Amino acid sequence: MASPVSVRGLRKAFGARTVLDDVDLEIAPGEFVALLGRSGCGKSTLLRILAGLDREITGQAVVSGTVSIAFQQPRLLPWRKVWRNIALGLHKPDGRAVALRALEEVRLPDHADAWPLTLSGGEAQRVSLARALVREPDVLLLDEPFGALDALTRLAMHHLVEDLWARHQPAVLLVTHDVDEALLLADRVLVLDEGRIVATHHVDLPRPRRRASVVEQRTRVLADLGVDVDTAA
Ligand SMILES: Nc1ncnc2c1ncn2[C@@H]1O[C@H](COP(=O)(O)OP(=O)(O)OP(=O)(O)O)[C@@H](O)[C@H]1O
Repeated sequence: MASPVSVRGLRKAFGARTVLDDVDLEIAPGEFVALLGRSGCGKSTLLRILAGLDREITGQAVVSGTVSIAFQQPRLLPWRKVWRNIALGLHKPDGRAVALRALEEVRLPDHADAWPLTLSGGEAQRVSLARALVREPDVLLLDEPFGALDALTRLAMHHLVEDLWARHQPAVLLVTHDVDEALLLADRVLVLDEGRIVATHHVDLPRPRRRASVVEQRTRVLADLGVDVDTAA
């Protein structure tokens, strides 16, 4: 089957500044890929290009099928109830029923008629995931979706995302700063540095993974990010 994400020789510049420089990336159907890199290295720029939000590029960035994206901020419309936020743009006669099913999947079955501003950060992010999933995306782009959450909520979200991914099997590209998050969730971890993919780590550990099981690989990924664990400790 063709790769749902196929990037070849991608280059992106803002004025004189090159932000992505000759990026190649193939993501297989149902594959979970995490993208790590220092602040400003071009991660969100790559995601925005894949989402079709930025088309001024050189090279090739082809995404096949349906694409959904979720951001660090849930970006819910405050004047629409939760279920309407999820059903927005679906153009299905049974939009409410579809939204309710999605809310059950993200374990918020009782929040269909809530207003977004009454939700906690974690709940709002789960609504955002439900909104992304009702489109049954072939490609799910996640731009630091757990970055603004507290540590406990983040753990719960990891389980939820892994569960949803296993059930729906979209190809996933997750942008994160959290090395453990990347190693716990992804089949493959990429390190982006100054607009280039400088390292690739295949994570062959069985699922569900535990934090203890990723320790060894964490050291190697951190080294690619320029962090010496011994000195940092
Ligand atoms: N619209 C824009 N115009 C000009 N420069 C931009 C624009 N968008 C992003 N940049 C620049 O491109 C570089 C990469 O930004 P990007 O948001 O992709 O980084 P990032 O790796 O996602 O960073 P972070 O981890 O902090 O979110 C940054 O230097 C940023 O200032």
